[in-house]
Amino acid sequence: MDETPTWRRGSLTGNSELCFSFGVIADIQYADLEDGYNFWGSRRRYYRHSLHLLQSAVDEWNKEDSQLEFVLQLGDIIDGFNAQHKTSESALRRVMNKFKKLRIPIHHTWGNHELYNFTRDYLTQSELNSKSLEDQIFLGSAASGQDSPGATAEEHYYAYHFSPVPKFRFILLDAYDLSILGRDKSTQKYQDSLKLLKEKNPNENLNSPTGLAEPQFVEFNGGFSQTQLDWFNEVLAFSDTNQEKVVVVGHIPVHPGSSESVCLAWNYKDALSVIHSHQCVVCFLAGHLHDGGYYLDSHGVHHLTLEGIVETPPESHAFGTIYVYDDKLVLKGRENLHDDAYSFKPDK
Ligand SMILES: Nc1ncnc2c1ncn2[C@@H]1O[C@H](COP(=O)(O)OP(=O)(O)O)[C@@H](O)[C@H]1O
Repeated sequence: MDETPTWRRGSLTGNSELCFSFGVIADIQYADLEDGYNFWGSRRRYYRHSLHLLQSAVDEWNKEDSQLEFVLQLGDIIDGFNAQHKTSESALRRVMNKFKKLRIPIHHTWGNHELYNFTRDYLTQSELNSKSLEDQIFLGSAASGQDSPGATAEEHYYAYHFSPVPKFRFILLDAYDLSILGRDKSTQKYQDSLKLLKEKNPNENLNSPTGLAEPQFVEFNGGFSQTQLDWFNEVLAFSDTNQEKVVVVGHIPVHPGSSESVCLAWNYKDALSVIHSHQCVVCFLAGHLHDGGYYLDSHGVHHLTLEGIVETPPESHAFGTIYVYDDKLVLKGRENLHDDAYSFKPDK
């Protein structure tokens, strides 16, 4: 584990200039169902009420003094139970109708629950594919965000980057690029993912981490292909050259300090080593772990895992607005998501 740097978190106020702001929300997991519980029965899940929490988040974002540039939806937008009840499409429509009241771009990340409900082909054609908001800059050969020429849509990964203002870039990663969820069994990626998962997890139930040396190797997590990591590396090299600050976004956390070990991406170490081989990354934003988490690593990267809406009681809330300054990110959280400030390491 990294040592925590001494300069840590910044102040909520300061003299630096506000560049822009954006909204963040994670794990809405809407379903038109009575409340339930997580796997351990320890946390209540408010499936129906999550739509009301989204509605109030949208209302509050619309009331903000400074106009938001966009919202990041960090994945698990509807719950997997919708698939069993054959309500996946209607649930998605309800959630998207709430988002439409924002009239600003929404960037969607895909989590395990997207893949319980829909195939990757379906997602690629759906409103949950926000890749059309991608920046059209030329990065070089491996940087098209696609796998090898001729690969089917089923084999592609869903990742892109955009720059809302000069000198800041956001990169959305596909944390289920390697996964047995949502991929057709006939694809090479499914076969490779199943092989890797079974090598690391000998349990009959592949969702069970019992006895694992690397507990993240469960079916409800996923990982990054080498092709995606190469693309990621190339975008970060571009950002280094252009002296940009980069926020990386993915459904699954990639640092053990910001997550329980059972909720990390399979090959989180590979993603971290790409991040740490560049200067530009200031923050990694994730969802997935509904309790949330935070860690500042020794390279000055703030790993922020957001609390999940589905486990947020009706009288509370857990969305946020992040204000981006020259020298820090300031989170204005609501209720369960607390205000905080994340300074950029001086040499970033
Ligand atoms: N420790 C565990 N052992 C076995 N299965 C588990 C365990 N934890 C979760 N699961 C199963 O994995 C799936 C995903 O878990 P869940 O907690 O619902 O994830 P999420 O937080 O993404 O909703 C569920 O089907 C759940 O029953």
